[in-house]
Amino acid sequence: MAGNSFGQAFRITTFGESHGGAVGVVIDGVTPGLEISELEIQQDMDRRKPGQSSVTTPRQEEDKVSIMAGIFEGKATGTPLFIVLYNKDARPEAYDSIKNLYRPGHADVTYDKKYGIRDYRGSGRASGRETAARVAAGAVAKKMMKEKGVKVVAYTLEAAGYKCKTFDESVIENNVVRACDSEAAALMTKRIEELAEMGDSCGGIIECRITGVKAGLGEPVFDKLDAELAKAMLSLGAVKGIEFGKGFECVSMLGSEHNDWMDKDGFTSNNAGGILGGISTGQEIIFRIAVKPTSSISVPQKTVDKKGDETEIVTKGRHDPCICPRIVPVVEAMAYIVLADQYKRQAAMIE
Ligand SMILES: Cc1cc2nc3c(=O)[nH]c(=O)nc-3n(C[C@H](O)[C@H](O)[C@H](O)COP(=O)(O)O)c2cc1C
Ligand SMILES: C=C(O[C@@H]1CC(C(=O)O)=C[C@@H](OP(=O)(O)O)[C@H]1O)C(=O)O
Repeated sequence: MAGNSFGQAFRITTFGESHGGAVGVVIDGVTPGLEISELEIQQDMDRRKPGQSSVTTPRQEEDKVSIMAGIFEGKATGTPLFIVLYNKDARPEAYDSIKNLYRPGHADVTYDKKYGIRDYRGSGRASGRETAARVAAGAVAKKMMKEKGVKVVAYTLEAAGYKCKTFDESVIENNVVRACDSEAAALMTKRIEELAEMGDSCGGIIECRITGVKAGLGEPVFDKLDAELAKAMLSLGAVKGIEFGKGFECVSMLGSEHNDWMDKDGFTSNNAGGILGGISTGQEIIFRIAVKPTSSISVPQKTVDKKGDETEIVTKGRHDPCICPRIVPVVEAMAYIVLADQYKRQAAMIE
């Protein structure tokens, strides 16, 4: 397996580079008969696409969905679903002057180490552009999960040094940073705009809440539900960490504080984050991911060229000054993909 696929019973394989002809996805395991339209998928693509606000990359991509296979008369046939998203606004000339240099923090240096050949136009497979394909697949998984009553909501909890103090789901899609607190959102936005002006970048924390997952999903070892979600999230560029429930805070709690007690109605708290022993408890699943500051910045930095000679680099081009707002729909998509896979695996086990 060449590392371009994720999942077992619901499996996605993505392809394409940021400055090639297209990006896209092949999806195996779609429920036969599932009604799915390009328009529905497009709604999710429109949430992720670049060029929508002052706090994202200005690259203009429509990310128009073309379903090339796997659908007949508006319904999934159960055969591989093949979706392509053509690249329309690639401008590789921004990379000409740095084609022999390694951007600190990006994958240029490790690409060369692995393959010995690198398409220097943009970030290739390591580009955030690859996540467009995942969002397309996530829209299909979401449709499958809707039938099970599963709902995923992700949002920016912290960015640019500001933290949300309140949680209001209705404000998330109404502010450009996709924060759950409109006051914090305004502060984050202003700071990210300042950083963009300075040619710098910042990171943040995305929180994700999943409701409607039945108890009993996941495996007790290796393919634990939390391990599957962790792999899905850490497979995204710029994601540096994940914690479930109370997360790292658990180290300073006592067992008597951290344990989720039970009574006749179920659990009385949710410090575990909805997963115990790798298996869903039936409670809300909560996790947070750490998103690093965007590596491509126009602040001068020290680096080396392909020959190993020391030099200075200033990265030009169109970049996200903060990845948080645009990774939100991607986190939701990957969570739906994990759950679609888990539900299908569970069904196969029972049949
Ligand atoms: C939605 C999204 C958008 C991104 N936008 C940029 C960007 O504009 N510029 C950049 O240098 N990195 C961007 N990245 C991050 C790179 O993809 C990532 O830094 C790179 O793959 C190496 O990071 P890693 O070591 O965490 O994998 C983006 C990532 C995602 C998920
Ligand atoms: C194009 C997208 O985001 C890109 C993610 C990205 C990176 O290095 O990750 C770098 C920039 O692109 P380019 O390859 O043109 O320099 C972003 O604009 C997209 O998300 O669709």
